Amino acid sequence: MFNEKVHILDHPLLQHKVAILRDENTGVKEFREIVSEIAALECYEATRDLPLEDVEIKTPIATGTFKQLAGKKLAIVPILRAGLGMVDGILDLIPSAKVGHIGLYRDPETHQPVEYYCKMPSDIAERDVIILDPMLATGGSASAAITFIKGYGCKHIKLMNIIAAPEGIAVIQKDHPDVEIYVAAVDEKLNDHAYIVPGLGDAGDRIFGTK
Ligand SMILES: O=P(O)(O)OC[C@H]1O[C@H](OP(=O)(O)OP(=O)(O)O)[C@H](O)[C@@H]1O
Ligand SMILES: O=c1cc[nH]c(=O)[nH]1
Ligand SMILES: [Mg+2]
Repeated sequence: MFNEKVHILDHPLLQHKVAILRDENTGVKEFREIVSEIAALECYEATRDLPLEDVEIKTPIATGTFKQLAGKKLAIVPILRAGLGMVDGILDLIPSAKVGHIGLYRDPETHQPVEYYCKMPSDIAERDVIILDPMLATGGSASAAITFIKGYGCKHIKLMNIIAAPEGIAVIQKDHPDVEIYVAAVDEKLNDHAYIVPGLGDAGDRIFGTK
């Protein structure tokens, strides 16, 4: 159904945690904590291709040649607001990553993304970028964010979501066939308000307690 750029991360820990997010009885504190944990687990897969280099290390027993990260420059870019919930989980694993921010909200009538904020690291063009947003619904917000970041000259961009609709994945594959997508669940469809069914509701509201 999807091409090799789409990575559906169905590890049991991820499935378990996503189910907790879906539950309408899950409160703000637990929701926020689990979004962060899921981001860290997804990060583990999304960084599988990071380059390594040889280093010589002396253990208490012997000297050997081992592998460490080659120091590739990374940036993560959460799409505000909901993407903010994924930042700490990634920084726990990659503390040296720089963080850019892009503010987009979906117009409730047209469902089109509206940009209201942007701040990127000054050397973003030299960095590999992972865009963060829990929800990929119509794909409009993520596609606009990718176009925007490509405008800075970024060549290697990945998109990390928690739940996607098939419609959103199709949009990214069409608009940005070079972008790898990492997602923990692909749901059935969108409803008339362009919400993911069954989904988890409005991720931003549930992370920040605004409803
Ligand atoms: O794929 P799309 O159809 O564009 O929908 C997904 C977008 O909608 C949500 O943001 P929202 O507009 O609710 O903003 P918020 O994060 O501030 O709540 C979500 O976090 C995505 O950014
Ligand atoms: O289901 C959806 C769709 C867009 N944004 C959300 O937060 N949830
Ligand atoms: Mg929202």
